Amino acid sequence: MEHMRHKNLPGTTEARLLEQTHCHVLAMMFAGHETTASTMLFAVKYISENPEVLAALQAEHDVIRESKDKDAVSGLTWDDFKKMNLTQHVITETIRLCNPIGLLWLETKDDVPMQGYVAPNGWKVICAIREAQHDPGNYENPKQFNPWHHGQPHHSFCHPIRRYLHSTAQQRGCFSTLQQNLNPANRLPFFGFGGGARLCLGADLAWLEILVFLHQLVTKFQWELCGEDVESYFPLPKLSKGLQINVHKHIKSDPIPSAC
Ligand code: HEM
Repeated sequence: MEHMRHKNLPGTTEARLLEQTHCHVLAMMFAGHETTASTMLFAVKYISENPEVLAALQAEHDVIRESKDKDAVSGLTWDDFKKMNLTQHVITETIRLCNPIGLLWLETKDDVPMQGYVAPNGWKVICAIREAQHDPGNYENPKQFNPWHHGQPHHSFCHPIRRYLHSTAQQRGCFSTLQQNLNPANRLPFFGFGGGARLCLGADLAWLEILVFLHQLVTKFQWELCGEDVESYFPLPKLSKGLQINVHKHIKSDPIPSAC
């Protein structure tokens, strides 16, 4: 804003600057907060509705918890995150099912062949990521929450846009390091954080926040759903009653410090 003020560009008024400031604050609240919060909300919903996933998650996190020296003040470490394989699939699957962002606005930097057509270099392309992630050609039972299908190797880079985004992102050195390290195969067509030069700036932060949240949730608490929600998707995935749950302290819960 200061830059714009100093430049004194035509049309730069105090009212315009204030409006721009509001716009950026709202954008950061949406990009940095709502997206992650909405993913956490739906992760709790899906886990609650799938007891076999909850049991497997608890087993994964119990191993991490039990590996900690109970007297030492040691929080979660990078090595612990690398052991959270199923948890990562849960996050990917949650975002696949209810992506907070519906569309990506892209410009091709090459001719991109796609299902018998070519999107020529320089074209503006809108990528409807929710639809791509719900395509039965890519996902068997696409409406079903199934974190395990992200662990299957046979889908490797099968989607042309995914391949394109991946290669441009790698060329520019901006592919999400956390997801790459922890989920090196990146097997299914998944556009949750976009890709290429505009890959979500907060992807790794969001990923870590959700991993820590799920770790704390499944190791320290038990809960049950109380009430039925109706899902809606405009402008963000929402639940009509905000997912009401009864929460109790987990019988096994003990001190892993919440800081990590
Ligand atoms: C689960 C959480 C999140 C999801 C699903 C998500 C998803 C996305 C998507 C799909 C894009 C568009 C990428 C593209 O155009 O290729 C994006 C962009 C962006 N995100 Fe996120 N995001 C999340 C969390 C965050 C957080 C925590 C922050 C900041 C702290 C953040 C900041 C941004 C910014 C600044 C951009 C614009 C990047 C650019 O245009 O260069 N996001 N995000």
